[in-house]
Amino acid sequence: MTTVPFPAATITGYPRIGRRRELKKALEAYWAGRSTREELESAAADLQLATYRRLVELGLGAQDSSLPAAFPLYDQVLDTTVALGAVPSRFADLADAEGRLDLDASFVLARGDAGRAPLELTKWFDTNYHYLVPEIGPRTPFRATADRLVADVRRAAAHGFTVRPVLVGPASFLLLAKADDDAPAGFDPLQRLPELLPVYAELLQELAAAGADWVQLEEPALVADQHVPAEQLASAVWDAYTALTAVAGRPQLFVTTSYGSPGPLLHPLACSGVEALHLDLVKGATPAPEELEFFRGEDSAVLVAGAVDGHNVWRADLAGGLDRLAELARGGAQVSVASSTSLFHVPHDVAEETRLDPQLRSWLAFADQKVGEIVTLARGLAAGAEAVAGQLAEAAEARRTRQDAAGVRDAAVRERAGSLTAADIERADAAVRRAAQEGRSFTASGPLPPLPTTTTGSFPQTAEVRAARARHRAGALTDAEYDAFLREEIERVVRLQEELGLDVLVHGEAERNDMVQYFAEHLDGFATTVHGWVQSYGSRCTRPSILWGDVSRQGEGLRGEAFTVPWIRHAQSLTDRPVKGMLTGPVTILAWSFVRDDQPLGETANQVALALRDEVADLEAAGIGIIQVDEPALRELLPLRRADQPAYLGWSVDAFRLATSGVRDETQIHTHLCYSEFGEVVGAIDGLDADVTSIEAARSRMEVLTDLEAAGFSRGIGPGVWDIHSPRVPSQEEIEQLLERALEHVPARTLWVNPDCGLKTRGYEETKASLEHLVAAARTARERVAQPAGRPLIVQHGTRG
Ligand SMILES: CN1c2c(nc(N)[nH]c2=O)NC[C@@H]1CNc1ccc(C(=O)N[C@@H](CCC(=O)N[C@@H](CCC(=O)N[C@@H](CCC(=O)O)C(=O)O)C(=O)O)C(=O)O)cc1
Ligand SMILES: N[C@@H](CCS)C(=O)O
Ligand SMILES: [Zn+2]
Repeated sequence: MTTVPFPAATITGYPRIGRRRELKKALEAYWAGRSTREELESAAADLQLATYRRLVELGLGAQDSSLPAAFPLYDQVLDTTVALGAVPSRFADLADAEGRLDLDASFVLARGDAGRAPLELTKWFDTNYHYLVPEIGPRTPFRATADRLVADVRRAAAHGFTVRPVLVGPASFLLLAKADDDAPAGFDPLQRLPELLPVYAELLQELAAAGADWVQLEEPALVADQHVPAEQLASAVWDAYTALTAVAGRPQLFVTTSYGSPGPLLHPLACSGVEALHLDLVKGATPAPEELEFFRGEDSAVLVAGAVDGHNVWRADLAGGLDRLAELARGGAQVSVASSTSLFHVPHDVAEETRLDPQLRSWLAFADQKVGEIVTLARGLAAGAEAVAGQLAEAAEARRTRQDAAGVRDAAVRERAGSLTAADIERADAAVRRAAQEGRSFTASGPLPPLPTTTTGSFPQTAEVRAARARHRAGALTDAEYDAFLREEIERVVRLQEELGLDVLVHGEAERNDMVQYFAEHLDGFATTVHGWVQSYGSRCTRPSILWGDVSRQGEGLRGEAFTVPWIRHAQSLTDRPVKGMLTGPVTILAWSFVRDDQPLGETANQVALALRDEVADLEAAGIGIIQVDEPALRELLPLRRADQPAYLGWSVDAFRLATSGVRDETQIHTHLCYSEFGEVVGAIDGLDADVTSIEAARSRMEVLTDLEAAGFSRGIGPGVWDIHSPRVPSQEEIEQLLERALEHVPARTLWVNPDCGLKTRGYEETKASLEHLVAAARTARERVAQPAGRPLIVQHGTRG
């Protein structure tokens, strides 16, 4: 092994979608058959090289391994699955004779094909990124497939860059995996760790031979409480890394632990012989003096201090950061400076945001600015604070102006939020409300049938809808023309739902670019960006809004003006059937925005909730009887350590209740949560006190209902019967079967029929076909429920053996 020092400044990753979303465009063109594989590969290679050039321009070294080679085309976990040859059994036919998956095969794992669902997509720690879950069973093959990684290293070298390849580390890979369908009960993918290590060893050797001096192994799963006890995990980590550090001809190893603290796993990680260990000093703790011992001495690991926040956009407190780093160095550690997480959670460059208020812009740091901060901190650490005095002073001034700026603190908003009482989050008892709601006709069309059908809100965001919005933004469409366009679109969607025979309609959300950004555009205290795209999964991106000040609805007075009511009222005016009001909940608005870091999140949540409460009240006053408040991100923000979860669930549930509890008993509040791992949050979902909850359930074939049943959940529930994440159209029979399963756990009286999530990413063809099947299946199920003797399949609640 050659010994090349770890660079003084580095990042653990950089946005890979491209400054103008070049990768998204290249991928989507390829998938649509509009470009060749060579064109896709060439666009991706250009992006890699442009990234290296930019990072060097920003102050990172070209040849000291400070540049991470982390350029997955779809997802980093998928790339590690491919590199390990861990081909799930249901995709075995896609592998070549040596058991390898090529790029096209990997896209089938990511996106599915006609007969096959893709790998499950799940949120990545407490972020809005989603990874593809590896499926591991006792017989899943493992085989080193280093060709793409090696090609990246060689391409970079040919252009003068010595880069650092990145892989998900062995412990996290298996902890992030799920047991495949062939695995026996009780099988845990972690059992395969000993068999996986030789494959990592081979990959490391191949990368060293290709010229990599350092390889980065990401171990974020080690900062979260896991299903295995900490001692067992500690010995697995020790075994894994002592084995890898014993590999002959390997590169030096840099292990990262983003999104929190490794806690008791710090010891085995730091002392296993790896040459550098990253700690997230933003979300995690600074090592205690006794932990600093692990980093003392010549043969110890370099402490790579993740001092600059990779997951939020505020300019760093450089002086404070430098003091902390100097303290670590004085404690005897050899310290390098890095980002706390990969920078792919933040947009490329704040300089692109020329439409942002210049003062707000001066408070912000996107990926490029963060690289600059890291380089400054590393210089300050090496040469003393005076060497970077100018940068420290500028950063301090930005923080000072932010503290004192108008709008950051709004006395009226604060007074309102400060005078809340317990009564503001209470509604009448759920049973009382249910009686009031069952007794009412939501519209002229009469009471709802049993097993009412509905959708979760959005209808396909067609190219025409997006183009109209883009033309409106560019001034090519007047406000009146855009408004007329949207009203027609709403009418089309309403008529379609009537034709399909849905019971509770939606307006389709055509006016919304995104379910959070749209709200941010109508609330004071938020700013939005033009180019601030961040990857959410695959080629799909969002532009997280920036929540910088106190929040209320825009417009005159403290309550401001309603902004969703005109659309919903228009939709309702077109039909006799009830149209749902459609709002995004406070927790989701926070989770998918960059939030202020100068006050507890719970305080910010209450301000957002109060603004939504005003909107809910205005919807009710406009005659809307059913109001849905989506909280798909409720689970996303759940702290990674169990000890921190109750406090979070307390304020987040209260914020939802604050938004929704100002209505009459007969107004039905719905919520929508599009994830299926309910276990940990089932109590909180009950605590939301919504009358009806729609959840993702199709992929897990209603498994989620067992959690709800076990928790005694008795409110209205709409387990998704159509997995909208792929273009596949579910058959009527398949949906009927799912409903039969659902009825084994849920009484017919509380069951709703709906897809897993919104239809905005789907096309109309599959939407129409799937909804036809959904409505027909609901009708069949209704008939069976009405005649229980005719079909033994309908089992009364609680009587299942
Ligand atoms: C439900 N999910 C959401 C998450 N986070 C959000 N913030 N929003 C969500 O809905 N997280 C979890 C899940 C799954 N995640 C996603 C994330 C992103 C998408 C998605 O479909 N993204 C779209 C972009 C959506 C958007 O903002 N559209 C805008 C701008 C569209 C655009 O690119 N315009 C072009 C010009 C358009 C033209 O000429 O046709 C431009 O500006 O250059 C809009 O519609 O106005 C994506 O394409 O990535 C889904 C689920
Ligand atoms: N109402 C939103 C929820 C997405 S999670 C939609 O249907 O798109
Ligand atoms: Zn959803």
